[in-house]
Parts: sequence; C-alpha cells; structure tokens
Amino acid sequence: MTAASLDDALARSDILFTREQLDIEIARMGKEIDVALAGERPVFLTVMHGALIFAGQLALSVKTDLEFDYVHATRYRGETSGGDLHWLRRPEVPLNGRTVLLVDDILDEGHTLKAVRDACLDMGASRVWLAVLCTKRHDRRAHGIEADFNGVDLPDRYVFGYGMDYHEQARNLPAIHALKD
Ligand SMILES: O=P(O)(O)OC[C@H]1O[C@H](OP(=O)(O)OP(=O)(O)O)[C@H](O)[C@@H]1O
Ligand SMILES: Nc1nc2[nH]cnc2c(=O)[nH]1
Repeated sequence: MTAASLDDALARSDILFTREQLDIEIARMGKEIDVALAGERPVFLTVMHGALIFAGQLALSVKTDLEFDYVHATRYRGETSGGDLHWLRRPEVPLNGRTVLLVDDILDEGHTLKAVRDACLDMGASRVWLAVLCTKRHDRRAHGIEADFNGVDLPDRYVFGYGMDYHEQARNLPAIHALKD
C-alpha cells in the first residue's frame, strides 16, 4: 500500500535517542516548566499529529494544572520536506489573556510553530511558551522562533519515531531514528 518502505528506511537509519534517554529529558522539561509557569494555569496546546506521544508524556511530568486543547497544522503532509502550512483545526479554548504552552515534537525550520504561535497571539494569548521534544540544529531556522523548553538537539537529518512520521509510518517507534542520507 505505502510507496516508501519503512523497512528500507530503518535499514538506512540509526537511533539517535532511545526511549530511556528521552524519558530523562522529558522529566527534566516537566520540572523546568513547573518553575517557569509557577502560579499560572496554562493552556496546553498540542500540535497534532506529531506531538501526540511527547505531549502525553510531558503533561504527566508537569505538576502545574493544565487546560488541554489541540491544534492540527501540517506543512509536511507525510513528505520529507515542508511546503505551505495547512490548518486542519484551530484552538477551541478562548485564548484571550491566557498563557499558552505550545507543544510539538520537532522544531526544524520553524515555519509551523511560528505560524501557530502567531495565531495564538492573534487570538489574544498573553504569552506563548514553546516546548519541543527536539530541535534540529542548522542555519535554516525562520527568524524569531526558538524553543523555551527543549528535549534534545538533533543533527540536520530527517528523523522519525516518537511521534514523528516517515511517510505517515513509524510514529509509534519508541526512539528517535535518523536517516543516514
Ligand atoms: O519547523 P518546521 O520545518 O515547520 O517543521 C516542524 C513541523 O513538522 C512536523 O509536522 P508535519 O507537518 O510533518 O505534520 P505532523 O505533525 O502531522 O507530522 C512537526 O510535527 C512540526 O509541527
Ligand atoms: N518526521 C519528521 N517531521 C519533520 N518535520 C520537520 N522536520 C522533520 C523531520 O526531520 N522528521
């Protein structure tokens, strides 16, 4: 059914971070968020689909009470390079005056999160914090977007697993894998 073989991708990839390593980093992030957002009741805004696994785990690591909502915005649509941003669901919770904790799996070129963050600010959010499982390190980042809370740094390679897809496969692999080419 699928054009791109996951077996082939796994054969030409390696594991960058195991589940055990990510568990440690996500627990650390939860503590950092509790310190930074003490006294707040943030809207915990998950960017579907990629953030699904990370967001659940991060939420359980945060002690501060959270109000959940989600958005669905995609730029890659199952491909390995990004295009225009498509909104499939905008926030439902009124964001006026609210602190938002925007949660995503990966900060790569940053266009997705910049657009989602700016949409939250346009809806009246008083502050938008950004938490990502991983940040890819390269010089193609859109201006003015960085994570406030970051799990791990990645090289400039296409990654999948832990929520991230390889042609809409592999999201439930419990590690971050990277293609070698
Ligand atoms: O920093 P950028 O270069 O904009 O890329 C990052 C975005 O790409 C992925 O989403 P994708 O469009 O693949 O949708 P998905 O979450 O459904 O996988 C990921 O979940 C981020 O939202
Ligand atoms: N799965 C996946 N999604 C992305 N979105 C932006 N960069 C990436 C990447 O390397 N892998």
